[in-house]
Amino acid sequence: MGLVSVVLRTSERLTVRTLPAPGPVDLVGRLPHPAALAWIRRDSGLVGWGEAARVPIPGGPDRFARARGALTALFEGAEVDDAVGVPGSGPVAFGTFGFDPKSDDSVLIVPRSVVGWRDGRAWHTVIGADDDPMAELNPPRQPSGVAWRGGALDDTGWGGAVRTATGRIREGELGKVVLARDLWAEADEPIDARVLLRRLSARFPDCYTFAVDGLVGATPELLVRRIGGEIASLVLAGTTPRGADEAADRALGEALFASAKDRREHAYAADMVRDALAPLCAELDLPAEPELLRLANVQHLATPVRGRLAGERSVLDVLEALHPTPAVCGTPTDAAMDLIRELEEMDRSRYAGPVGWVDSRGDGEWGIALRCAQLDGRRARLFAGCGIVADSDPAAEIAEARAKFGVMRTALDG
Ligand SMILES: C=C(O[C@@H]1C=C(C(=O)O)C=C[C@H]1O)C(=O)O
Repeated sequence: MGLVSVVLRTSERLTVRTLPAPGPVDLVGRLPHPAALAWIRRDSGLVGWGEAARVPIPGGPDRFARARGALTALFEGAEVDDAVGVPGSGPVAFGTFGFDPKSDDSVLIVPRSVVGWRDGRAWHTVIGADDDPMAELNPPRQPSGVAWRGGALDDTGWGGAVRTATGRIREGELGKVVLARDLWAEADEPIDARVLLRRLSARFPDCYTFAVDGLVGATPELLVRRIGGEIASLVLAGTTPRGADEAADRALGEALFASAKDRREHAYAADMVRDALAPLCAELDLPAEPELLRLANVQHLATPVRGRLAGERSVLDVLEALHPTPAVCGTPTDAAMDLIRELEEMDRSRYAGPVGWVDSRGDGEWGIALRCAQLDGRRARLFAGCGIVADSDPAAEIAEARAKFGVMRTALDG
């Protein structure tokens, strides 16, 4: 575990105090400054600010184990007074992992302050003796003058990559690959994550709206929630637009459900998640048929998964078993990862990697970082990808990626 260095921003060890707080809580409204940490769904979740500790995780095949080791040491050494005792109370870390196992962009952040709100209970955790020097409320400002420019590949280039991928699939090299592309926005002033969180959580209440180290988005895809021994996941793959009216919407949903191409795309992901979780679980429940998930911008085929873990495993152990699923990489994993590196002509960084939070019990919730952008001052880099199988059509995939970019585009354009 020698390679992981923990940067402590307060004293030698963490001192942590959690107290009940009055609810309900407007989580986004509690964030005092733009360096926001957040995980919100239907008004519930956790927000954090300040940094009591920062744990950069270098790339490598054992990065999840290293992350868990570093965090266990940090939390075991902490002095904790937790008067609430629910998942997410006491010390927590928010995290984002790079998509590629070789990525050095993964980081865990232990905030100085956390506010949680779930099932009618609210709490506030303060880490470190001194107050966060930046905690004074600084009101969010809307992005203005947002200008857009293309990413690594234009439509022709990316459509060509899709065509190359379908060719390789037909030759039998692999069954499915997910190809992504990027898009850039630049505003007049630094972009404030809190404005985006507000807009995303209002438009996508069923998604997980997140912010970790400038990575901001609203993902529909739950990689894993672990609360005690219970785990849950929501596998998504297979996408169609929303219709202009109820009849058109229903027809599109039914066509998606009946499409052999989309069912195959979905089955690759659901089968892998079942195979990855089975060895970790005493019980595992995965329906044989997917259901339809309707979001404001698109509809997806969805398989909800529930399980009971066998033995003591942190949510980070489950991430290790699951990432990367064929919903964002492909089948077989190694061939798909190689083809992604070859064809995308860009670094995905944290896009399509796990994003979420973990507490000292090993409970936590992690999504796949989709429908997101990495903020860097005045700039934002957006990402979108699509599952490609033998009979995928480049024009349809370009349209699907555009719809997926739409989530962050509208959040930035307002
Ligand atoms: C890769 C993305 O989404 C994933 C790919 C999907 C598909 O190909 O149908 C559907 C949902 C997600 O699992 C993305 O949003 O960028």
